Amino acid sequence: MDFSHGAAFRFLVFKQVVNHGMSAEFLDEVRRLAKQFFDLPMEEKSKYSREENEIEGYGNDMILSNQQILDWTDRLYLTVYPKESHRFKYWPTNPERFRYFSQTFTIFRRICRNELIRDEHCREVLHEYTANVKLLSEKILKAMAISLDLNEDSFIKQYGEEVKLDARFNFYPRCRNPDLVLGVKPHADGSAITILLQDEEVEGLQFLNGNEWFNAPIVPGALLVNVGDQAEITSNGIFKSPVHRVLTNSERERISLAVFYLPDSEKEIEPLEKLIDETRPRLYKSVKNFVGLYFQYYQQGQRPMEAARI
Ligand SMILES: O=C(O)CCC(=O)C(=O)O
Ligand SMILES: [Fe+2]
Repeated sequence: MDFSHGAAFRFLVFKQVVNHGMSAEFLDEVRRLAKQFFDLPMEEKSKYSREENEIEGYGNDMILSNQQILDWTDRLYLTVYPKESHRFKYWPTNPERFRYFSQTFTIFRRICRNELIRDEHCREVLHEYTANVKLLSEKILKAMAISLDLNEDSFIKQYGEEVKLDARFNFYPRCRNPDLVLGVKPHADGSAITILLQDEEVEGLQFLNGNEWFNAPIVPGALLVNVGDQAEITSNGIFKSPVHRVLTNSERERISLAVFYLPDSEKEIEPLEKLIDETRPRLYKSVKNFVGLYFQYYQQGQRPMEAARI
Protein backbone atom coordinates (compact mmCIF):
# COMPACT_ATOMS: atom_id res chain seq x y z
CA MET A 1 0.00 0.00 0.00
CA ASP A 2 1.26 3.44 -0.77
CA PHE A 3 0.43 6.02 1.85
CA SER A 4 3.20 8.42 0.92
CA HIS A 5 0.81 11.15 -0.17
CA GLY A 6 -0.17 11.94 3.42
CA ALA A 7 -1.88 15.22 2.69
CA ALA A 8 -4.09 13.77 -0.02
CA PHE A 9 -4.99 10.94 2.33
CA ARG A 10 -6.59 13.44 4.70
CA PHE A 11 -9.27 14.23 2.24
CA LEU A 12 -10.01 10.63 1.57
CA VAL A 13 -13.69 9.98 1.11
CA PHE A 14 -13.45 6.54 -0.29
CA LYS A 15 -10.33 4.93 -1.62
CA GLN A 16 -9.71 1.82 -3.66
CA VAL A 17 -6.84 -0.24 -2.29
CA VAL A 18 -5.10 -2.81 -4.46
CA ASN A 19 -2.04 -3.89 -2.46
CA HIS A 20 -4.00 -5.37 0.39
CA GLY A 21 -2.24 -8.72 0.58
CA MET A 22 -5.14 -10.80 -0.72
CA SER A 23 -5.01 -12.39 -4.16
CA ALA A 24 -7.68 -11.74 -6.77
CA GLU A 25 -8.48 -15.48 -6.69
CA PHE A 26 -9.09 -15.33 -2.96
CA LEU A 27 -11.44 -12.36 -3.35
CA ASP A 28 -13.26 -14.23 -6.12
CA GLU A 29 -13.62 -17.20 -3.79
CA VAL A 30 -15.21 -14.98 -1.12
CA ARG A 31 -17.63 -13.54 -3.70
CA ARG A 32 -18.45 -17.00 -4.98
CA LEU A 33 -19.34 -18.22 -1.53
CA ALA A 34 -21.60 -15.24 -0.96
CA LYS A 35 -23.30 -15.85 -4.27
CA GLN A 36 -23.75 -19.55 -3.60
CA PHE A 37 -25.46 -18.72 -0.34
CA PHE A 38 -27.88 -16.24 -1.88
CA ASP A 39 -28.63 -18.69 -4.72
CA LEU A 40 -29.94 -21.27 -2.25
CA PRO A 41 -33.70 -21.83 -2.06
CA MET A 42 -35.46 -19.53 0.37
CA GLU A 43 -36.31 -22.46 2.57
CA GLU A 44 -32.61 -23.14 3.15
CA LYS A 45 -31.62 -19.48 3.64
CA SER A 46 -34.39 -18.86 6.09
CA LYS A 47 -32.75 -21.33 8.49
CA TYR A 48 -30.42 -18.45 9.28
CA SER A 49 -33.10 -15.78 9.53
CA ARG A 50 -32.62 -12.74 11.68
CA GLU A 51 -34.89 -12.67 14.68
CA GLU A 52 -36.99 -9.65 15.40
CA ASN A 53 -34.91 -6.92 17.06
CA GLU A 54 -31.67 -8.70 16.25
CA ILE A 55 -29.09 -7.40 13.83
CA GLU A 56 -27.39 -10.66 12.97
CA GLY A 57 -28.76 -13.20 10.55
CA TYR A 58 -30.36 -13.39 7.12
CA GLY A 59 -33.05 -10.94 6.09
CA ASN A 60 -33.82 -7.34 5.31
CA ASP A 61 -34.38 -4.10 7.26
CA MET A 62 -35.95 -4.14 10.70
CA ILE A 63 -39.51 -2.99 10.29
CA LEU A 64 -40.21 -0.09 12.58
CA SER A 65 -43.20 1.47 10.86
CA ASN A 66 -45.60 0.66 8.05
CA GLN A 67 -44.51 3.83 6.25
CA GLN A 68 -41.00 2.47 5.87
CA ILE A 69 -39.64 1.85 2.38
CA LEU A 70 -37.62 -1.33 2.42
CA ASP A 71 -34.30 -1.62 0.62
CA TRP A 72 -34.33 -3.87 -2.46
CA THR A 73 -31.85 -6.28 -1.00
CA ASP A 74 -31.24 -9.50 0.88
CA ARG A 75 -28.57 -9.49 3.56
CA LEU A 76 -26.64 -11.83 5.75
CA TYR A 77 -25.20 -10.03 8.75
CA LEU A 78 -22.59 -11.79 10.92
CA THR A 79 -20.21 -10.73 13.65
CA VAL A 80 -16.95 -12.19 12.36
CA TYR A 81 -14.50 -10.91 15.01
CA PRO A 82 -13.69 -11.73 17.78
CA LYS A 83 -14.12 -15.49 17.56
CA GLU A 84 -15.89 -15.60 20.93
CA SER A 85 -18.70 -13.53 19.42
CA HIS A 86 -19.45 -15.93 16.58
CA ARG A 87 -23.06 -17.03 16.69
CA PHE A 88 -22.91 -20.10 14.55
CA LYS A 89 -26.65 -20.50 14.34
CA TYR A 90 -26.46 -17.71 11.75
CA TRP A 91 -23.42 -19.05 9.90
CA PRO A 92 -24.46 -21.02 6.84
CA THR A 93 -23.25 -24.58 6.60
CA ASN A 94 -24.46 -24.64 3.04
CA PRO A 95 -22.51 -24.11 0.82
CA GLU A 96 -20.14 -26.14 2.94
CA ARG A 97 -17.25 -24.00 1.90
CA PHE A 98 -18.84 -20.97 3.46
CA ARG A 99 -17.10 -22.23 6.53
CA TYR A 100 -14.34 -24.30 5.06
CA PHE A 101 -11.91 -23.79 2.24
CA SER A 102 -11.46 -26.83 0.11
CA GLN A 103 -8.12 -28.28 0.93
CA THR A 104 -7.12 -28.28 -2.72
CA PHE A 105 -7.68 -24.58 -3.01
CA THR A 106 -5.65 -23.79 0.09
CA ILE A 107 -2.76 -25.94 -1.00
CA PHE A 108 -2.85 -24.57 -4.51
CA ARG A 109 -2.67 -21.02 -3.21
CA ARG A 110 0.22 -21.84 -0.92
CA ILE A 111 2.14 -23.47 -3.72
CA CYS A 112 1.56 -20.37 -5.84
CA ARG A 113 2.93 -18.28 -3.01
CA ASN A 114 5.89 -20.65 -2.64
CA GLU A 115 4.92 -21.25 0.93
CA LEU A 116 5.73 -24.37 2.86
CA ILE A 117 2.67 -26.46 3.42
CA ARG A 118 2.93 -26.83 7.16
CA ASP A 119 -0.56 -26.86 8.31
CA GLU A 120 -2.84 -28.85 6.11
CA HIS A 121 -6.14 -28.51 7.78
CA CYS A 122 -8.69 -26.37 6.08
CA ARG A 123 -9.05 -22.83 7.18
CA GLU A 124 -12.39 -21.28 7.50
CA VAL A 125 -12.87 -18.89 4.67
CA LEU A 126 -14.43 -16.10 6.61
CA HIS A 127 -11.74 -16.32 9.26
CA GLU A 128 -9.04 -15.81 6.71
CA TYR A 129 -10.85 -12.92 5.08
CA THR A 130 -11.61 -11.39 8.48
CA ALA A 131 -8.01 -11.65 9.66
CA ASN A 132 -6.83 -9.93 6.49
CA VAL A 133 -9.46 -7.22 6.69
CA LYS A 134 -8.65 -6.53 10.34
CA LEU A 135 -4.99 -6.12 9.52
CA LEU A 136 -5.78 -3.90 6.56
CA SER A 137 -8.20 -1.75 8.59
CA GLU A 138 -5.57 -1.20 11.27
CA LYS A 139 -2.92 -0.33 8.70
CA ILE A 140 -5.26 2.25 7.23
CA LEU A 141 -6.19 3.70 10.64
CA LYS A 142 -2.48 4.05 11.37
CA ALA A 143 -1.85 5.73 8.04
CA MET A 144 -4.74 8.11 8.71
CA ALA A 145 -3.19 9.05 12.08
CA ILE A 146 0.26 9.52 10.56
CA SER A 147 -1.19 11.76 7.85
CA LEU A 148 -2.38 14.10 10.65
CA ASP A 149 1.05 14.05 12.36
CA LEU A 150 -0.32 11.95 15.18
CA ASN A 151 1.11 8.89 16.81
CA GLU A 152 0.15 5.95 14.60
CA ASP A 153 -1.94 4.28 17.32
CA SER A 154 -4.00 7.37 18.14
CA PHE A 155 -7.22 6.22 16.48
CA ILE A 156 -6.81 2.54 17.31
CA LYS A 157 -6.34 3.33 21.03
CA GLN A 158 -9.50 5.42 21.02
CA TYR A 159 -11.48 2.45 19.74
CA GLY A 160 -10.63 0.35 22.80
CA GLU A 161 -9.48 -3.19 23.47
CA GLU A 162 -12.55 -5.02 22.27
CA VAL A 163 -13.07 -3.94 18.70
CA LYS A 164 -15.56 -5.94 16.71
CA LEU A 165 -15.85 -6.71 13.01
CA ASP A 166 -19.27 -7.21 11.48
CA ALA A 167 -19.74 -8.55 7.96
CA ARG A 168 -22.73 -7.65 5.86
CA PHE A 169 -23.22 -9.74 2.73
CA ASN A 170 -25.49 -7.83 0.39
CA PHE A 171 -27.42 -9.32 -2.50
CA TYR A 172 -29.39 -7.07 -4.84
CA PRO A 173 -31.85 -9.00 -7.02
CA ARG A 174 -32.88 -7.67 -10.43
CA CYS A 175 -35.58 -5.07 -10.08
CA ARG A 176 -38.27 -4.41 -12.67
CA ASN A 177 -38.69 -0.77 -11.64
CA PRO A 178 -35.22 0.49 -10.74
CA ASP A 179 -36.45 4.10 -10.71
CA LEU A 180 -38.83 3.39 -7.88
CA VAL A 181 -36.63 1.73 -5.30
CA LEU A 182 -33.04 1.71 -4.02
CA GLY A 183 -30.85 -1.27 -3.19
CA VAL A 184 -29.71 0.61 -0.08
CA LYS A 185 -31.05 4.00 0.87
CA PRO A 186 -28.64 6.91 1.45
CA HIS A 187 -26.59 6.38 4.60
CA ALA A 188 -23.10 6.77 6.01
CA ASP A 189 -21.52 3.80 7.76
CA GLY A 190 -21.62 3.66 11.57
CA SER A 191 -18.19 1.99 11.72
CA ALA A 192 -14.78 3.57 12.21
CA ILE A 193 -13.94 2.32 8.74
CA THR A 194 -15.51 -0.12 6.31
CA ILE A 195 -13.76 -2.39 3.85
CA LEU A 196 -16.01 -3.19 0.92
CA LEU A 197 -15.64 -5.99 -1.56
CA GLN A 198 -17.69 -4.98 -4.57
CA ASP A 199 -19.25 -7.15 -7.24
CA GLU A 200 -16.64 -7.87 -9.89
CA GLU A 201 -18.87 -6.78 -12.78
CA VAL A 202 -21.95 -4.88 -11.72
CA GLU A 203 -21.75 -1.27 -10.52
CA GLY A 204 -24.43 0.31 -8.35
CA LEU A 205 -22.72 2.01 -5.42
CA GLN A 206 -22.82 5.80 -5.50
CA PHE A 207 -21.31 8.49 -3.27
CA LEU A 208 -22.82 11.90 -2.64
CA ASN A 209 -20.61 14.89 -3.30
CA GLY A 210 -22.44 18.20 -2.88
CA ASN A 211 -25.78 17.52 -4.53
CA GLU A 212 -24.50 15.01 -7.04
CA TRP A 213 -24.19 11.26 -6.94
CA PHE A 214 -21.03 9.67 -8.34
CA ASN A 215 -20.58 6.02 -9.28
CA ALA A 216 -17.92 4.07 -7.44
CA PRO A 217 -16.05 2.39 -10.28
CA ILE A 218 -15.12 -1.27 -10.22
CA VAL A 219 -11.37 -1.66 -9.95
CA PRO A 220 -10.33 -5.29 -10.53
CA GLY A 221 -8.75 -6.88 -7.45
CA ALA A 222 -9.37 -3.77 -5.31
CA LEU A 223 -11.14 -3.29 -2.01
CA LEU A 224 -12.94 -0.06 -1.34
CA VAL A 225 -12.13 1.70 1.93
CA ASN A 226 -14.83 3.88 3.34
CA VAL A 227 -14.49 6.24 6.32
CA GLY A 228 -17.28 5.67 8.85
CA ASP A 229 -18.99 7.98 11.33
CA GLN A 230 -16.78 6.96 14.25
CA ALA A 231 -13.60 7.97 12.37
CA GLU A 232 -15.29 11.28 11.56
CA ILE A 233 -15.98 11.80 15.28
CA THR A 234 -12.49 10.86 16.49
CA SER A 235 -10.83 12.96 13.78
CA ASN A 236 -13.02 15.91 14.82
CA GLY A 237 -14.47 16.01 11.31
CA ILE A 238 -11.20 16.03 9.37
CA PHE A 239 -12.09 12.70 7.81
CA LYS A 240 -15.64 12.76 6.54
CA SER A 241 -17.91 9.78 6.55
CA PRO A 242 -19.52 9.99 3.11
CA VAL A 243 -23.17 9.44 2.33
CA HIS A 244 -23.64 6.63 -0.15
CA ARG A 245 -26.44 4.54 -1.63
CA VAL A 246 -26.91 1.59 -3.94
CA LEU A 247 -29.05 1.66 -7.09
CA THR A 248 -31.10 -1.25 -8.31
CA ASN A 249 -30.62 -2.75 -11.74
CA SER A 250 -33.24 -4.22 -14.07
CA GLU A 251 -30.76 -6.35 -16.00
CA ARG A 252 -28.34 -7.85 -13.54
CA GLU A 253 -28.16 -8.86 -9.93
CA ARG A 254 -25.29 -7.66 -7.76
CA ILE A 255 -23.47 -8.76 -4.62
CA SER A 256 -21.11 -7.02 -2.20
CA LEU A 257 -19.54 -7.66 1.18
CA ALA A 258 -19.03 -4.85 3.66
CA VAL A 259 -16.91 -5.46 6.76
CA PHE A 260 -17.37 -2.82 9.44
CA TYR A 261 -14.53 -2.12 11.89
CA LEU A 262 -16.41 -1.23 15.07
CA PRO A 263 -14.98 0.33 18.24
CA ASP A 264 -15.56 -1.31 21.62
CA SER A 265 -19.20 -0.57 22.45
CA GLU A 266 -18.28 0.02 26.12
CA LYS A 267 -15.70 2.64 25.22
CA GLU A 268 -16.57 6.30 25.05
CA ILE A 269 -15.19 7.74 21.83
CA GLU A 270 -14.59 11.43 21.18
CA PRO A 271 -12.51 13.82 19.06
CA LEU A 272 -8.78 13.47 19.76
CA GLU A 273 -7.45 16.34 21.93
CA LYS A 274 -4.71 17.10 19.41
CA LEU A 275 -7.26 17.74 16.69
CA ILE A 276 -9.08 20.44 18.66
CA ASP A 277 -7.90 24.06 18.76
CA GLU A 278 -9.23 27.61 18.28
CA THR A 279 -9.32 27.24 14.52
CA ARG A 280 -10.99 23.83 14.77
CA PRO A 281 -13.29 23.75 17.78
CA ARG A 282 -14.65 20.48 19.02
CA LEU A 283 -17.48 19.35 16.73
CA TYR A 284 -18.74 16.18 18.40
CA LYS A 285 -19.83 14.97 21.81
CA SER A 286 -18.46 11.84 23.45
CA VAL A 287 -20.50 8.84 22.37
CA LYS A 288 -20.75 5.26 23.53
CA ASN A 289 -22.27 2.30 21.70
CA PHE A 290 -22.71 4.36 18.55
CA VAL A 291 -23.87 1.28 16.64
CA GLY A 292 -26.92 0.90 18.90
CA LEU A 293 -27.82 4.49 18.21
CA TYR A 294 -27.05 4.04 14.56
CA PHE A 295 -29.65 1.35 13.92
CA GLN A 296 -32.45 3.35 15.50
CA TYR A 297 -31.68 6.34 13.27
CA TYR A 298 -30.86 4.42 10.10
CA GLN A 299 -34.13 2.54 9.94
CA GLN A 300 -35.94 5.85 10.11
CA GLY A 301 -33.84 7.28 7.28
CA GLN A 302 -32.03 9.76 9.54
CA ARG A 303 -28.30 10.38 9.95
CA PRO A 304 -27.08 9.09 13.32
CA MET A 305 -24.28 11.68 13.21
CA GLU A 306 -26.88 14.25 14.15
CA ALA A 307 -26.96 12.69 17.62
CA ALA A 308 -23.20 13.17 18.02
CA ARG A 309 -22.88 16.71 16.67
CA ILE A 310 -22.45 19.50 19.24
O1 LIG B 1 -23.35 -2.78 -1.86
C1 LIG B 1 -22.54 -1.87 -1.74
O2 LIG B 1 -21.72 -1.60 -2.62
C2 LIG B 1 -22.52 -1.01 -0.50
C3 LIG B 1 -23.28 -1.55 0.65
C4 LIG B 1 -23.23 -0.63 1.83
O3 LIG B 1 -23.13 0.56 1.71
C5 LIG B 1 -23.30 -1.20 3.18
O4 LIG B 1 -23.48 -2.43 3.34
O5 LIG B 1 -23.16 -0.40 4.15
FE1 LIG C 1 -22.61 1.54 3.57
